[in-house]
Amino acid sequence: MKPTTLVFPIDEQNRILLGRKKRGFGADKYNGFGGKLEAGESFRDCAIRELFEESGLHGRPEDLECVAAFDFQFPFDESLTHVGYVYFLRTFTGHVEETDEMEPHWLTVDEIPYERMWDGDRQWLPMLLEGKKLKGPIVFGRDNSSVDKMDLTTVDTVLESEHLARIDLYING
Ligand SMILES: Nc1nc2c([nH]c(=O)n2[C@H]2C[C@H](O)[C@@H](COP(=O)(O)OP(=O)(O)OP(=O)(O)O)O2)c(=O)[nH]1
Repeated sequence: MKPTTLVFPIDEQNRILLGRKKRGFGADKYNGFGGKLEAGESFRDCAIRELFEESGLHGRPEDLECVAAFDFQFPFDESLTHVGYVYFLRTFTGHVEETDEMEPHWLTVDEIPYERMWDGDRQWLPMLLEGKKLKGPIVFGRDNSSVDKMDLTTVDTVLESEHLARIDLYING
């Protein structure tokens, strides 16, 4: 799969915007806003475009805080394997609206519905919300949904260009 971005908007009251995904991969799970990188697009441009398409919020690429680079590995369906960059965004404009793809909800940290999210998120999202930055592989099991193995490392800065060679491969075939 092409690389993806995932944006979690956070408002002044420290609430996080999650969307219940209405269709596609991970349908019915709550997640941040994101999608696949288009040819020639930077990660930040992709993140901002997908955020707007799925939530109605406008952001600026330079306001994104890159907090994680995950290698989502699906050994039982390699076509799903991809790199995912995760961003927090605390500065944005516009109004949140439901879209064809997402039903958005502002939630306090205590309200995050981990039981309705991707399996690994209950481990890494709290760490990111505490201010840690992470990178590493998240390996999914036979059902392409539960996590078999995770090997996450705390880093000072997430290098957004780290996977460029693989990205080139994904985009150019
Ligand atoms: N939060 C979270 N997201 C995950 C995990 N694994 C995983 O593939 N994802 C996300 C990354 C992507 O946002 C999403 C898959 O890509 P996508 O949003 O482009 O899928 P889609 O089929 O709806 O594609 P599109 O039509 O919107 O382009 O799933 C995970 O463990 N946690």
